Amino acid sequence: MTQKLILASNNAGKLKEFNELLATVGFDVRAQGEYGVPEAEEPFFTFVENALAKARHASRLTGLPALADDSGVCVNALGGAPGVFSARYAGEPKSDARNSAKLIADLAAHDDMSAYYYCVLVFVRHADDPQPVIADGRWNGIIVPEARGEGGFGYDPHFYIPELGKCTAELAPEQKNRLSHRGQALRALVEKLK
Ligand SMILES: O=c1nc[nH]c2c1ncn2[C@H]1C[C@H](O)[C@@H](COP(=O)(O)OP(=O)(O)OP(=O)(O)O)O1
Ligand SMILES: [Mg+2]
Repeated sequence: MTQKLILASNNAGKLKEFNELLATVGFDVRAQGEYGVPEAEEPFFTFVENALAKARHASRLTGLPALADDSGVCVNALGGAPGVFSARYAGEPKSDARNSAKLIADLAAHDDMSAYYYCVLVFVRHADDPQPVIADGRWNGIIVPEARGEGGFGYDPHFYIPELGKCTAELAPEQKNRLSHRGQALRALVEKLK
């Protein structure tokens, strides 16, 4: 019987990417929503603390190993904002469109559009696991005011990769997964689990 693994996220964009990225890994991957797990609190000011809180929450409520992702876009001219607050940058309820609009407005008076996506993954074998497995990944880009592309989620229509001449919403899923902060972090995590 394959080991079940709970993805401790309710974000459909992330879940899709994890299903693609984990397709070849020997886990039976299930979203926490399938088990009725509600969103965890994310009260902390660091990605790693929020990811650990999400992983423990999902594992506690399901009794299964869990993998959580805390991620965001960090903009240099804004001192790293929205960063750990990316999901709720424009307030509640969470909205990718309003978050992107606020980011573009906040950058209007700035010249430096450089930014990076950052992702921390935390895997716990059980809710009180004293040795969570942690990995991270970073992906550099430029924030552009005009939205481009239909793929991805979140800030992807505004996150431009100069080397590719495309926004990340214009990439095929495999290409995004090969390059992204999340893909990098997941491959690093899988190495640590070997
Ligand atoms: O590849 C990405 N492409 C575009 N945007 C991205 C990406 N990766 C993170 N992001 C943005 C989306 C959200 O504004 C925030 C994550 O916030 P974060 O709290 O980790 O996730 P969430 O609340 O959407 O779902 P959950 O906590 O249930 O996993 O960063
Ligand atoms: Mg969240």
